[in-house]
Amino acid sequence: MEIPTYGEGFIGLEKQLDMLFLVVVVLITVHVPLNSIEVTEHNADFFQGFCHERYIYLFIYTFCTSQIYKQDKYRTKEVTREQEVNRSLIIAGCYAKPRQERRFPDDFLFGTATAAHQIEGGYNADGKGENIWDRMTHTRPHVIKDMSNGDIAANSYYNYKRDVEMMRELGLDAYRFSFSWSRILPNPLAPYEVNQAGVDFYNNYINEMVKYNITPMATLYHWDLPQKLQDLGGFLNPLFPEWFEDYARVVFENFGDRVKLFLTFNEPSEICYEGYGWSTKAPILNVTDVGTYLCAKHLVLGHAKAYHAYVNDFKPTQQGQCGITISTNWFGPLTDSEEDHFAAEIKRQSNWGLYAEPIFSEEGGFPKELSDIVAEKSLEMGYKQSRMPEFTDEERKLVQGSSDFFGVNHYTAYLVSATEHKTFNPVPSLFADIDVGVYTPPEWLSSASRWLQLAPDSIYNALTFLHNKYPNTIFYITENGWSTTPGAGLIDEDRITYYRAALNSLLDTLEAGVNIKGYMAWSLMDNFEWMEGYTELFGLYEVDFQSEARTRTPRKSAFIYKEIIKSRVIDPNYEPENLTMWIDEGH
Ligand SMILES: C[C@H]1O[C@@H](Oc2ccc([N+](=O)[O-])cc2)[C@H](O)[C@@H](O)[C@H]1O
Repeated sequence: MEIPTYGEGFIGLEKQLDMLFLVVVVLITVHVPLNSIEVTEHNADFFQGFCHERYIYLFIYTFCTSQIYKQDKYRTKEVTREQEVNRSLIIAGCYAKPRQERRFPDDFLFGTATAAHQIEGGYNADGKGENIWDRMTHTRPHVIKDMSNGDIAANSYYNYKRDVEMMRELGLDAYRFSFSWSRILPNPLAPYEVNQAGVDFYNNYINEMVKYNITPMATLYHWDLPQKLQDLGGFLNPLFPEWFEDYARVVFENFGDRVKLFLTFNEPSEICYEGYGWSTKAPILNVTDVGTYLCAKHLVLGHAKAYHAYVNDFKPTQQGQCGITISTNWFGPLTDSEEDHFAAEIKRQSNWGLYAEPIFSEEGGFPKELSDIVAEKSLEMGYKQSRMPEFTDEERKLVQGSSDFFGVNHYTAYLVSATEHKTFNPVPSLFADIDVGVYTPPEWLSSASRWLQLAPDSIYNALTFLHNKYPNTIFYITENGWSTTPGAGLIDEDRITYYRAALNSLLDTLEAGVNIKGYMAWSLMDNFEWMEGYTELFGLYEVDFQSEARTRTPRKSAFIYKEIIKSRVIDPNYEPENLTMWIDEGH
């Protein structure tokens, strides 16, 4: 989509027409001295009619001018914060085209998402084992922006009833959360030694949701690897797929009678690239080498083994579904050149194709063009073979089709160039392999997170692309949300703007025939935002991290989301009367 420049293009033409119309109306209703025109037998009827109608003209004039002047574009030449928001909205296509009449299906699942390490706290409570984030934040606190950690976080280990109460306040259909592997299996190499207190905690949490008809959607792994497994190499150990299957079986066995939507992994790209390649997230190994691709292979195999364990041994009785969540932001070409189109494709392959292609494509295996590039670059660097491992035929078959649905974490978009906006990348690394530049237009509304902007039509672009690539796939949006800074308060207009634009884009996508069953807003409440600590907040509910109780208070966006869930409609003008929350009947 071409981005219209503010004050130019169609907006400029519109402005000119508005002004012409305004001048004509002013002339007719104000400046023409009707009474001084001589009325003759030839024009009497005309003036008689006109005089009656001029009150109507006056009304039309007043109404039109008030509407015109309401638009920020005529108020000032300076770009205010409000104009910036409107500009993003115009670009996002929801200001220009009000779409109040469009509805989400009644059976569409609206929810929110969280992850164990980001909200639970209780880091060593009741027998929980240490995970890689506990180890990293305790031994190297300076790597976290505010030197904080997840020891207490939002204290959901003790506050889970309040969490479910918040879900009821919002009227959620579903809630996505994750299990902490080391809380359930403190000794993960002995999968029969289950920590009963950990299992009890999740049982209580799930039972509380089910009691109020809230569908649990559970992620088995959201980045908090047991440290004992990391000590053995973590995802780089070829035994990883077996460890993960053992753990998955414990989860299915204990919770599958009530949980019907399972996700194996959250965001493989962040696990492998950031954890084992670039090393910008735990376990921070200080290697930028072969880790990404090796991790990708073991992760995908672990996913497939868990999936087949579910399908063969649990699904027949439990009747649920098992999928995976992949971070799929949109990467479009910066220009229409062939090179930029190819650069965008390679970026997509390295960012999510690496994990989606082996599971969802007909061919199976890692993406072809990316494999070729990595093989070529590896040989150029003097490696004996490609740094990207291959799947055996047996492995390829095991992985292909091993998902009942595709979980999409979607936040933003980027424009990709073959030549421009390149940054330094250590060699060898995935970024150096693909060697493309990534750009974010400055007019896109910015959040508190460096990587997160409100990009036009990004859900539509990403999901229609995935739908065309993997036809007949069922999708869930498993994360989508907006960050603000601490102290920004409860009136979070930018978050509201973002959610409305995202949900409008989602409606476009549904209308295009993409099978999306649900949407989970990130996040129910503020939480430990990994390397950023508590400096970037994504919650519909604010959490007071200074209070012992970790008090939760709804932001304005919580009321807007509640109204959308209830009405199934995005009303751009809805305003809550006040910020007092309540639980609707029947929830
Ligand atoms: C805010 C949530 O982010 C999720 O992870 C990411 C990481 C990076 C991007 N990105 O576009 O660069 C998007 C999402 C994560 O799954 C969740 O836990 C939250 O931290």
